[in-house]
Amino acid sequence: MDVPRGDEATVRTVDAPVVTRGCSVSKPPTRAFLATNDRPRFVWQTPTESVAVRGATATVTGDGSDRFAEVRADGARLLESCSVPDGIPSAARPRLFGGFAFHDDGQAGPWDGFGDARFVLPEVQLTADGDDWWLTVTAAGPGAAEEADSKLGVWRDRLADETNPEPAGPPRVADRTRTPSRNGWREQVEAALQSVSEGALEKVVLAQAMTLSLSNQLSVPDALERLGRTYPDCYRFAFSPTEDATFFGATPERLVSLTGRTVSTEALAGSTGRGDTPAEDEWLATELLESEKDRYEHEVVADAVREQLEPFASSVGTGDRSIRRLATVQHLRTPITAELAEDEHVLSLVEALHPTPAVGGLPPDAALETIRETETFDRGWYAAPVGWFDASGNGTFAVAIRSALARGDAATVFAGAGIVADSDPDREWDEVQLKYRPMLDELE
Ligand SMILES: C=C(O[C@H]1C=CC=C(C(=O)O)[C@@H]1O)C(=O)O
Repeated sequence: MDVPRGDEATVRTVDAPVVTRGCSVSKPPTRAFLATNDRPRFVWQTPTESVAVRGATATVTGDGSDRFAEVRADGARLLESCSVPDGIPSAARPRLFGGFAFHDDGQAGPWDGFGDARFVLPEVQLTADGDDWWLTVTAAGPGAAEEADSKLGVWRDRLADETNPEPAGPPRVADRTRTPSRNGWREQVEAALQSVSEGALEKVVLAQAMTLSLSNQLSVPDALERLGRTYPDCYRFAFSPTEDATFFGATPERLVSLTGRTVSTEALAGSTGRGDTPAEDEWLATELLESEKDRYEHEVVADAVREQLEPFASSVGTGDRSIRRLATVQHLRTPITAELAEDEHVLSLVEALHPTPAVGGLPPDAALETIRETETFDRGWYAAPVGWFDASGNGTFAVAIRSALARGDAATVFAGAGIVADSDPDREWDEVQLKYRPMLDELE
């Protein structure tokens, strides 16, 4: 059996059991737990739960357009092989954490180590379920039970002894490069508008990248803690597959959650800024709700999400369109729910939904082609699904926007905007600058 110790290799098949052990712990020093070069590391924080992972007992990967199916099959087999003692609450039971690349084809240099899909079975996991904290460990191969028992004891003691380090501030930026330039962006948006006027496209989401050279070392655990204060309602995530690379973000957009047969998702598209006063905020929100261009840009997403869910569902429901107000930007949001006709794996829904026209466009193939031909940087995992799934096929995936890739002393921040018939290149430029803010504020 090919099961890596710690952070090593990748398993595509697992034919020996994985042993899980867990215990409740008092609130652990999570930043200390994460402030290490051990990899992989994974963090997942939502309003209701917080997970921090160090090391992998097994890693599941997938390639190209088969990446969703490969991870689903290998992941299900791996999770099935995990023996879990009674008494471990569901939040602390084995799950696979990871994500996918945006495009089907291979990832370029800056994304080395991420691959087209990468999920880890945590070696050591801290989970907060409400106010209760759990420590879970896993081990595989000969002697797994003894190894898991011993790891649990070692980590319980270590967590009790350690304290969080003094928080470091943002690393500060020495230099920055924008891709594309402002003029380049205008040309790109105008070319997309030309395709829209010719009927080849209805909508395309074009993105920008800003690469920053950092003056000091970035502490991702500290950045996440600050993001938790500014964006408590967002999905905050970080994944470090290798020692020097971390993809992290605070995204407001859920791709999909599946619990049993109940699906929760949303359309999130159409944006405006925040006002300086509550009255200005309201005015901007009303303008956004009434803007025909933004409503169209939004409805294209809601329609596509419903259409992708319909083949799986016995019913699909749509809530009211409203404003999702974040620290730097406001969006149109429509909640969408569905009941599945049969049991499904959350990754089947992820595969069907990704990319929604909130990050891709319509028609999907023409939009993806336009993105590939237009953007001169690699999206990598930006705007792609990141999250977790469990042995029952339940899970939650967010869309990895409002995100950055940090590698060594550089970081690249990504943001995009939906281009439809009435888009104005300069307004879309300004909107992208607003969407950079969550990550830039952590770096500048
Ligand atoms: C593609 C991004 O945002 C999407 C999500 C919300 C609103 C969007 C918009 O109004 O264009 C985008 O579709 C991004 O933040 O990089």
